[in-house]
Amino acid sequence: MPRRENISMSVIRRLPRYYRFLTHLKDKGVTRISSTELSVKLGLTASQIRQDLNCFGGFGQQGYGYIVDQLCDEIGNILGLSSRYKTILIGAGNLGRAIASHMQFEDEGFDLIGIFDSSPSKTGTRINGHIVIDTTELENFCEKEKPVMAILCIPREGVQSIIERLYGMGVRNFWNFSHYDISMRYEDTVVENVHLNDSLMTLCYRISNPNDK
Ligand SMILES: NC(=O)c1ccc[n+]([C@@H]2O[C@H](COP(=O)([O-])OP(=O)(O)OC[C@H]3O[C@@H](n4cnc5c(N)ncnc54)[C@H](O)[C@@H]3O)[C@@H](O)[C@H]2O)c1
Repeated sequence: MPRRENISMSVIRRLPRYYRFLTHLKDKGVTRISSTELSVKLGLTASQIRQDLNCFGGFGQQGYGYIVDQLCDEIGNILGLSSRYKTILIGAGNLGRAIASHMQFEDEGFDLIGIFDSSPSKTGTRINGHIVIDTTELENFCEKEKPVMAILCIPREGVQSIIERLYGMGVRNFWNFSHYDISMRYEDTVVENVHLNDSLMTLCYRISNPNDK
């Protein structure tokens, strides 16, 4: 597949949406979709979708549109969804428990291999088949299992010291739910910060400014 270098993050951030929508179409038995139909359903212009997909070689045919399962597979490959990145989760509180219980990690390229917490009230409890491990065991576990990604669901006060420990054990990738900016401190890390509040504030703005598209 021909790939361009330096694909912008805004293109990358639209790919999961394409993938999700195409998977839905595939599940409904739709085999083919025109770029116009796709654009209407996704609320994007057809030219935007073409431009995005052209970054990876383009997959449609003029006058025919896209073959749904083929495009879905191609986008899944671009996203690397068949990867198996070993993942640990830190913080087995309300958020960590919800994420560990409800996310389909294996569909998105990740294997959840361990859940950690520092509180005796959480260690030893079971979440989705995993027994919560005391964070004092982190080094031993990482040395043996070599996780590459950590999901952070702890309050911000504890994050810096946990990151330093994880970084020292070779973990460079973080799905960060704590309100703490990791990427400012370590340049060779890949961090996805997730702030549900940002989405809510955006919604608030859009409700009060309905004419802004
Ligand atoms: N990004 C978002 O959209 C979002 C949404 C909700 C909550 N949060 C944040 O996520 C954090 C967790 O939220 P919650 O509702 O699950 O809280 P919670 O209090 O239910 O759970 C926090 C858990 O982290 C554990 N913990 C604390 N410090 C630790 C450390 N240093 N090492 C290991 N475990 C540690 C606690 O024992 C507890 O089990 C909060 O700081 C909250 O602000 C972010």
